[in-house]
Amino acid sequence: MESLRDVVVMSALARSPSSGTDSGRCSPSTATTATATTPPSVSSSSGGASSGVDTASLSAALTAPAPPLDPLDGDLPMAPWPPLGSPGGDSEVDGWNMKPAIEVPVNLAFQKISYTVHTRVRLRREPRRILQGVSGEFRAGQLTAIMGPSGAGKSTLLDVLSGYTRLLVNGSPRDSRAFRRQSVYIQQDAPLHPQLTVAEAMSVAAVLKLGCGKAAESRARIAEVLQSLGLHEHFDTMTGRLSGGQLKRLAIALELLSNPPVMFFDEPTSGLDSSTTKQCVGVLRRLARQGRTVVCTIHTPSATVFEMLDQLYLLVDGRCAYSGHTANLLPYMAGLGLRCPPYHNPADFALEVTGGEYGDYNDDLVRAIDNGRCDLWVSTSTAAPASAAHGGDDVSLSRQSSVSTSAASAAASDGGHCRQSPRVYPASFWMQLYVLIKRTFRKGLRDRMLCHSRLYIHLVAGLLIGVLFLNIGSDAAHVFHNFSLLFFCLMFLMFTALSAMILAFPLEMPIIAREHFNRWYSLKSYFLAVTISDVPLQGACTCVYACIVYYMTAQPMEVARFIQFLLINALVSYVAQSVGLLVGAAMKVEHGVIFGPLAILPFTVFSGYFVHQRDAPSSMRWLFHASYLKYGLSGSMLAVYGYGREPLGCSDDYCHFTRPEKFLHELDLDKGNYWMDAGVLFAIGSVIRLAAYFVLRLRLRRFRQ
Ligand SMILES: Nc1ncnc2c1ncn2[C@@H]1O[C@H](COP(=O)(O)OP(=O)(O)OP(=O)(O)O)[C@@H](O)[C@H]1O
Repeated sequence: MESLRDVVVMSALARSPSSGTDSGRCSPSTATTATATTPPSVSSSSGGASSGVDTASLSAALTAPAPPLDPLDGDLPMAPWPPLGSPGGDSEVDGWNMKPAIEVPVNLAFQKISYTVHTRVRLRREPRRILQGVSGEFRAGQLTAIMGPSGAGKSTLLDVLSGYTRLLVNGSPRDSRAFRRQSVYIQQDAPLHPQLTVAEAMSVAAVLKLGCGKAAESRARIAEVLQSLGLHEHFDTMTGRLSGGQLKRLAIALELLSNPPVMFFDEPTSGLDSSTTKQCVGVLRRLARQGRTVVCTIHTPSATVFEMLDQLYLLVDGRCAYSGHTANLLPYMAGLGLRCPPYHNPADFALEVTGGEYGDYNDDLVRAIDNGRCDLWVSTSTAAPASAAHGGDDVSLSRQSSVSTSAASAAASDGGHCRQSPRVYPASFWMQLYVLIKRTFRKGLRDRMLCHSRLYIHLVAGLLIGVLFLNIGSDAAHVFHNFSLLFFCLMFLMFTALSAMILAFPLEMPIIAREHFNRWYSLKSYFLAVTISDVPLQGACTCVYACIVYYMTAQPMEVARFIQFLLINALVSYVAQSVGLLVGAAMKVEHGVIFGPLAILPFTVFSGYFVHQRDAPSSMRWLFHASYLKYGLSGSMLAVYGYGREPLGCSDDYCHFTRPEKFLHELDLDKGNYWMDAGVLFAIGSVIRLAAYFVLRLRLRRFRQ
């Protein structure tokens, strides 16, 4: 544990937009001293983690004033879920005439946030402050853009505010559950499921995010949201075929279903052309006009796009260089003697100034805006009059009201359709499980590489092995060949099951991180769904392969023996799947494909195929008990040769092992117990799966740091 030096206060406060912030702390272009806040205690970074946010207090609360909409909206009646605008239209006019969708707006205020990461430099961990005591307030009904040079800390600030970055408050993890119920975070290039249609993706989101089943209301809401974002024509289009702009709109539509009052977007316009960028920012602006607090990071907006933004939060080297209305940026700069050339894009000018093209003004800028605490530059039209105090009292007052009002807000935002649950996840565990199994299964069936080719590989491999070992199973002259065949069957099924699973988590990690963070489902239900939904496919593959090989190689034609053979092979696949899940949960695909096969090699050596347990050095014998392949091989041999099988035929002049039990004795397997082997395999597989779940949980946490 390393103690952090900075003491900060962060508050996620919801308050009446008509309540202002402290206007007396700064004056235009005048440097002022930051108001000292007495911290309850100093926080520290979590052990092993490479980062930490220093916060002294944090609260999330809500009040229920009228939303701060534009004057044109003022007389319109409140509606629980009004349309965002005309289908596909991104014009401003649509937005300005809209009714407010958010009944309880949430302002987001934060004070003196610092964020420190610890990086390794020549074997030493060195702290690096990415955010340096920044403050500010993002208001409901407004679109706020966080801008700044590359590496200024924009994404980090967004991650911290949204709670995506895990942080510590007074040394304990921040409890952001209440806040997360009110907010969603849409990352840059939000990963979606390419194998689902837009309609399917939306229905899954509707059930998980709204907690209601196939209610007609949920379908109506899906249609409404898609219509408002201009995606209704793509109802049946596969997500993988949508354009970049459409994908971004779909990512918004998925989160918009639950009508969140606070929305965070990390670089929503990255990769879009200028026209699509304008449309995208238009959508964000309209979302804000409905009473939401919309915060996004943006790189270099054009002059037109810059004008569409309401508030600008300019970061430089992790400090705030400007916080206020976009229209006030140039007067603010001018106050410091920085005059924007005529016909110059103000956004470009701001970046040029912070980039040092006009000299080093960054310290002056940070001082003038009091590192974000000065609110004099907030616009007068929609912004609060700068009158009310913005201090410690507000924090405690909001804290007291948080519990009762957040429940009220959840009920209010539901719009009377689906009941929004005060639980962390709106859908029940079983509902989550059902929806996720269905989704994973559907995706799997449509994924030719992972599904179809897996089946074909088992079919072709079965036929090849069948031809190679044709009719040897009942011949005493080939008992050792048959032994090799049974071992190969286990190895083959083990590798195919392992490789399929190694891909399962790493590729989905960004999707899980987004959906889990935005409260779609718990990790338990996701993990269980992934585990369960692969069982039918792996089962079918094992069946296809085992049936072909068993028949073609003339193993004993007894139902009981065949079922036992099938079961033991399926159990080995189950264990291999578990190992694959563990490896997939623990590392990236490129590492997993190398490490996975290496990880199972020791099990092969100690399977009893290459060296019998009794022939191994006594100090190494215990390793055989840890090898699940040993139980697989023993079970497979017992299924084929054990339990009083009739003597075998002999195609040679002399066969030493016509009596199956003699052969089992030779291999030291005659005292084995099939059901014991099967039970141990099941237990090993289940324990590894449990370990995979905990590793995944840990990895997801790190993924968000
Ligand atoms: N976990 C981390 N470990 C080390 N350095 C980090 C970590 N996270 C962020 N940084 C560094 O902090 C700085 C700010 O990162 P951040 O991604 O917030 O910047 P940004 O303003 O969003 O940049 P860009 O516009 O290029 O995306 C960068 O220099 C980055 O390298």
